[in-house]
Amino acid sequence: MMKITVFGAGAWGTAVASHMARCHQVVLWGRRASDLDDIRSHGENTRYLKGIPLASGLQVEPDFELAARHALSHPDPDQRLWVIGTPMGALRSTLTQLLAICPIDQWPSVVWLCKGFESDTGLMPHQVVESVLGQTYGGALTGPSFAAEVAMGLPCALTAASACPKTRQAILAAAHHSSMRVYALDDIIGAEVGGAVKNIMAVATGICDGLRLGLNARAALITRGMAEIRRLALSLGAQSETLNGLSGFGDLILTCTGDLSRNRRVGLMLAQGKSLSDILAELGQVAEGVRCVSVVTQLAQKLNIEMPITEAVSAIVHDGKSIQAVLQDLLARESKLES
Ligand SMILES: NC(=O)C1=CN([C@@H]2O[C@H](COP(=O)(O)OP(=O)(O)OC[C@H]3O[C@@H](n4cnc5c(N)ncnc54)[C@H](OP(=O)(O)O)[C@@H]3O)[C@@H](O)[C@H]2O)C=CC1
Ligand SMILES: O=C(CO)COP(=O)(O)O
Repeated sequence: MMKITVFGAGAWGTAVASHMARCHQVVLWGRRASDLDDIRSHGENTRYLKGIPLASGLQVEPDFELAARHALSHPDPDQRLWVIGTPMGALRSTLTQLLAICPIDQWPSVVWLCKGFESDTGLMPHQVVESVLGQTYGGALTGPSFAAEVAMGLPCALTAASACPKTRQAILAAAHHSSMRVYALDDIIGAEVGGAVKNIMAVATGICDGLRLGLNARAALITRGMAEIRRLALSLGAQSETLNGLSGFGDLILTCTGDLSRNRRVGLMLAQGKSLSDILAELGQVAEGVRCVSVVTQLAQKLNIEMPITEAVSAIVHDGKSIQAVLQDLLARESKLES
């Protein structure tokens, strides 16, 4: 049995912690002690996963250092794992806190769950890790996975992406059981670009469906969205096959079409004419596509890559451009070779 600490008690951190606790000794840390009390006393995360009973063995710990030390206390270093389940914006600070507790040469395996690019730097998650730790480390667990379904124990398949075989093995040992299948992948760039940019496409598809533009339009958006993801990912060094997999097409399809997606719901509400601030307040949860669309737009311009759907979402979300004007611009684009 592994000893695992999960940092971040939102929907996804809680769901993954509960899943891993079916087979391992898991401690969940969150920054709100009241949420953890709730989990302890009701066996449920009433803020983020209401009505879903969590694994009975799941422990909670409000003290960050004590929580981190839980995983470190396993006598076998190969059975220790830290899972960073916070949003992208908290990845750097979480790593920095962990570094203050434990020198890097004593770290257990590490996996992060966030999807996005860092707002200030434009870095992918594995690059944030490199910049904090000064070396390549850990990996991502990513792919099509709505937290509520995972918490309920419904089947799903995910990707453990890392350049390090030992990290991939640790993620598999922690997560590949019960109704979750985990596939190993060595292409962290492809996995992270797919996971980040599909959120932007989900906002676009939500707008499209909210405006009732039809199923043809939705299929076109998802397919051309994939073309944008592919262009960006390949230019950043991804392997092409990764984009056909769970972290590419798999997550794109799920997030663009499933109403459990927060990013899709942002798009649906934008189509109703609501303001972004009202939407985010109503959502009460993170929508990473909204957070990273500016950075991805800038990256595409820097790399001279065409990403018209991404630019369109950025113009609506951050520049206040009208949806109708953006739609007209997209439809009026010159025809070109399909690629
Ligand atoms: N939900 C899902 O289905 C999936 C989500 N993901 C990814 O996982 C990441 C987390 O998403 P999710 O859990 O759903 O988000 P939620 O909005 O459900 O929860 C976010 C959690 O992170 C906490 N948090 C925010 N900032 C910090 C910080 N600085 N330090 C510590 N904790 C912090 C929040 O605390 P507080 O409540 O106090 O604000 C909250 O507990 C995102 O990158 C998302 O894209 C990936 C796959 C599936
Ligand atoms: O990443 C997810 C599913 O794989 C969750 O998507 P949302 O953040 O849009 O809810």
